[in-house]
Parts: sequence; structure tokens; C-alpha cells
Amino acid sequence: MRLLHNRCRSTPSLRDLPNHVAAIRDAQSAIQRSDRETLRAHTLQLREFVQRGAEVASPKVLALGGALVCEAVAQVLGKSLYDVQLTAGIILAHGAVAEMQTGEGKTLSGLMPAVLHALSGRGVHVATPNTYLATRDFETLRPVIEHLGLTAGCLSDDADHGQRAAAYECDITYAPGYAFGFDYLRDQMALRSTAGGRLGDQLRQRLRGAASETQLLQRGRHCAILDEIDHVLVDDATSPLILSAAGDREAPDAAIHQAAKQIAATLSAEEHFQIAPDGSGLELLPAGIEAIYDDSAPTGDPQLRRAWHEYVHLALRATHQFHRDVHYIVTADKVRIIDASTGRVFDDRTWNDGQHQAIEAKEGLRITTEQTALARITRQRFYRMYDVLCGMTGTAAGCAAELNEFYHLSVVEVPLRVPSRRRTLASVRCTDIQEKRNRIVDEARNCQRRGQPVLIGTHSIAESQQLAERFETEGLRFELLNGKQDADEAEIIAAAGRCGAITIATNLAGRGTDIHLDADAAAAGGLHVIITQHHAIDRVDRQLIGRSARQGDPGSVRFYYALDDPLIRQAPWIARWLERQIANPSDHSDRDSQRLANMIAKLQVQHQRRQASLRRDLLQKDLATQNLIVKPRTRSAQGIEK
Ligand SMILES: Nc1ncnc2c1ncn2[C@@H]1O[C@H](COP(=O)(O)OP(=O)(O)OP(=O)(O)O)[C@@H](O)[C@H]1O
Repeated sequence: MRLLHNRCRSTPSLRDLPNHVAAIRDAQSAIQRSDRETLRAHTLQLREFVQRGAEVASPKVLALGGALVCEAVAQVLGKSLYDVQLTAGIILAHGAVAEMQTGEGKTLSGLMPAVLHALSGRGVHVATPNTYLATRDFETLRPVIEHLGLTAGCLSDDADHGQRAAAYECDITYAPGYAFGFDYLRDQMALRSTAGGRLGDQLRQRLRGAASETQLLQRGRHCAILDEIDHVLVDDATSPLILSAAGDREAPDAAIHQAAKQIAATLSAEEHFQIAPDGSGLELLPAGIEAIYDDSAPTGDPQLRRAWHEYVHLALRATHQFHRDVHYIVTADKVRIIDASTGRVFDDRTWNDGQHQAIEAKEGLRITTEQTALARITRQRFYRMYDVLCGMTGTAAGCAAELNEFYHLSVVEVPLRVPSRRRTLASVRCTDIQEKRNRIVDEARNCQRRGQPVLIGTHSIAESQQLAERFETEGLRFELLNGKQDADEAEIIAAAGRCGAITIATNLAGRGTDIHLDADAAAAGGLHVIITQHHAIDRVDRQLIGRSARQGDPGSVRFYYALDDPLIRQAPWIARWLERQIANPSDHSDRDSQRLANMIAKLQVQHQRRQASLRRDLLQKDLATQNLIVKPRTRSAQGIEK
């Protein structure tokens, strides 16, 4: 067991962790095979004890609470919690983060701290990266929670006000991380519309006991348990949460977006604008501004919401930085955003500050009115408001310092339950994407012949579709999981570990996806993961790798590289090295694979630093203003609106 950085207030004592586990085991033997009513009576007693002031992380509460959860899991799910799961649960009960490798059983580990923190009667919010995982965890764990006499609710995306409020009344509420933030903003808007005044004042009044007629959704922010905490607090935290008034009418400035699109098509890179080498930014050059402000510039138009050159800038970004089937899809004449690290498609989100409209113009769709931002908050500021914040992930290494700096969280590494049997195979280096596809097809075919299931992780819907076309031409049996497929996601995942299965997927098959092997698949070597190219965030790669060799199963992983990979093109020194390697194929050794992996890791670290610095700026600005309300016509940071 290891602490990944400086100790802070809520760090558990590493030396005491095994003693707590032993105490839970002892306490469980005393209540083993008790009937449901007895377990509920014990829970009630413990609840009273906590509500009289006992600490959740005190030895007595941990021992009895842990024992009750273990016994309920055994009776309802027929499973016995592993020591590593109890250890992780104890770390969370202290208000810290447990790094537990992928597949080690985090879903069940999070149950004990959820129950313990719920004993206060003030509600626990369990946040997951997406609705699919929130629903799955809720459905699995609700019977256990109810067995102990507690209640559980889940926020579905389409739940109305009443259903949401009912879910929040429960002891434990499951939802995707962003849903808690948006509901907080909704409550703040409701308070403001009934009474006026500064956002937050009314809530403070209500917490002090003053009467309020407003029907709020949330009971407050006592405890948040974040599954995949690095996704919720780091990856997702690059954009703020912005609550907006729906705007589905034709935009008054639609003609201006169209004109901007036409002008943008006449401008050229390097002469009029410049794109950052990593593709992250696009800057207009003086010659570009000059070209934009010619005689035809609609500068006096009353419909202009921003300066004319900003419209053209948006149109340029829409063309060069936002790609269909990579950043968004178009269905039913609507632009729908794809989440970069999870591959999920969001139906009800839009990019803000006119970017969405510029993309609609590019795609030849009806240009909708920009949504009016009503309230906004950074996820960093929102989650810092909880009395207790804790969570778990398989990939905290690499962002432990940020969790510590922004959220004052300690990260404790929990060891593997059984040694990993995952084999990392020598990477494959190709001249271009075509060669890469051919070699992936060959490898997948060989695996299928010997019965080994294969998961091929691609970067985008577009890449997954292009690969799928190749597989179709070759007559190979495969499934496609990219959010656009007709078949149910859960069914595809359930079949992905069967003997001879080939699954081509986006990051949808990453975090949280639990692929079960059948006996023949295990005998054939377990799940083989092919990664078609590195992600800029190494944790996304590690999550995909983590679909194989879970809980001591066999499994393997192989990376593919090509000279035209976007990440390699950003790093000429890697491209040169790779070219030399391709020219001397006989020289490939494990050491070379490792060297290449190290070079890519350096790029990923640089990317992560840049992103962390953006998040730091975002939080500092948010903390400096302390505003939740968005003043009309002010520009906000690039975010995603709902
Ligand atoms: N105590 C247990 N006994 C038996 N099976 C278990 C136990 N705990 C977890 N499992 C099984 O192990 C598998 C992995 O669990 P889970 O999906 O919770 O892992 P995870 O750590 O969340 O993985 P990921 O990091 O990929 O999200 C599941 O099939 C689960 O049912």
C-alpha cells in the first residue's frame, strides 16, 4: 500500500488499514446468517450512534458498518467482499481516494462508504462518469441497500422534477457526475426566481432553518462518492457546467453565420490563420483580420451578437477543429456532441458562444438560436462544496497531484488482489493507416481462428466505421460499439468476451465496461485488446487496456503505430525514430517497444500539464467571481451547455 503524494487531513493511517479489515471480519462472524430484520435493527442502532456524533471512520463504526455491508452483500448477491475491496472502502470512509486497478471490483468497494456516510441521514451522492454506469450500479446495489433498511434512488436523464426530488430524498442517490451539478444550478435558479437576491443567499437561509416555499431538488451537499474520480474531477472538469434556457428557434443571426462560413472558406492556413501544433487552438493572423474586414463586412448589422471577425473565427474552428463522427454526430438534423474521453453521445448539450451554430452552418443544418446561459459553475468549485468528497479509480497515478492541489484529496494505492496475468505484446509499427488496418485485420483474424476474443479500441466513430468496413470486406464476424450502432450496448458488452468474438469500439468500451470471458475464451488466452492509436490522455489508454486480464484472468494488449497518427505527427522526433524502425523491421525488440511507449508517455504528460493549467485558470476565475448567474451578453469560457 502506498500514498501517492503528501498527506492531508483525511489521509487514513496505512498501518491501521489491515486492522480495520480484520475487525470487520470479526464483526461479520458475529452477525453471520442473521435475518433481514436483525440486520436492519443493527443498521438503525448504528445510525443513531452516528447521528449522536460518532465519526464514520471511527474503528467501531467501520467494523460494524463494514460487517453489515459484507453480510448484506453475501445474503443478496452471494458474494464475499475481498480484503482489497474492504481496504478501498475504508479509505473512502476516511474521505480519501483509493486507486484500485481496473477490474478489481470498485462497484462493490464503494458500497460500504456509501452506507456508512448515509448513516448521518444527510444523503450521499454517488457519481459515475455516465448514465449507463449509474443505472447499472444502482440496479445491482439497490437490493443490498434496501436489505439494510436504507433507500436508494437513481437520476435518469429524462426524470422530471418530482422524480428527481424523490431520488434525492433517498439515503443514497446514483447519477452521472454532471447531473448533481446541473441540479444544484437548477435549485439556485429556483431560489433566485422566488425571492430575488444573490444566488446562494436563500439556500444559506434555508439551511439556517428559515422557511422557504421553494421546492428544491437537493437536500444539500453532504457526501459525494465519485466512481472513476479522475474522470469526474479531472477529465470532465476542463469545461464548466452551464445551465441554459432552451433555444430551438431559427437564430436571428443565421445569415451572419452563413456569410462567415463563406468568408472562412476563402482564408488559408499560415497566411490568414494558424492552428496550434497539437490542434488545440486556432488564431487569426493580422492578414486574416484584414481580409475579413473588407467592404462586405456586416459590421452595422443589428443582429450581430459579437464582432464580425469572431463569427469567421467560429466558422474556421468549425471547419478545422470540429470533425463529424469525431467530435459530434449529426442525426435527425441535429448536431450531437461526443464526449472525447468516454465516446458517449449527448443528446441535450450544445457548445456555447456560437460554436454550435457555426457547426450547424458548416453542416448545412437549420441554425438554432444560441441558448441563453442562466447559471454556471465549474465542476471543481461544485465538488469542493461537499462536506465529504472521496472516490476511487484505476487510474489516479498521473493526476494525484491535481486531486491533492484542487480538492485536498489524498490518494492511496491499493495492491492487486491477485497478480496480473496481462501480457503486453511488442508494438506494431506501420508506414500509414492503410498498412495499419491490414495488419489489425490479420491479427484479429488469427485471434478469431483460435477462439480468442478481441477488443479493438479506436479513437472516433469515424475510425471505428472505417475499420468496420474493412472487416466487412474481409468477411469477418464482428460487432461494432460506437454509440451509433442499432444493437443494445449491454448486449454487445455481454458478448464481447465470448470465444472468437471481435468487437470494434470507441472509448465507449473503456471505463467501467466489464467484459466476462467464457471458459473457451479464457483457455484461448483471454481478451486481447488492440489499441489502434494512443489517446492524448494516458489514463484513457490505461482504461482501455484494463478491459483485459481482470481479476487474475489471462489477457493481452498490443499498440499499433503509424507515421500518420495525429499524435506522432505532432512530434517529429518520434516520427523520425519510427521511420528508422520501419526501415529496419528485423531490429524490433521489446526494448524498442518500451522506448516508443516512453516517448509517447512524455507527449501525454505535456498534454496533461497543459490541460491542468487550463483547469487551474478556470477554477481561479470561478473562485474570484463567486458568481453562479451569467450576466446577459458576457462571454463565458468554452463550455458545454445543457
Ligand atoms: N467480491 C467479489 N466476488 C466475486 N466477484 C466480484 C467481487 N467483486 C467484484 N466482482 C466481479 O468482478 C468484476 C469487476 O468488478 P467491477 O466492474 O466493479 O470492477 P471495477 O474495478 O469497477 O472495474 P473498472 O475499473 O474497469 O471499472 C465484476 O464482474 C464483478 O461482478
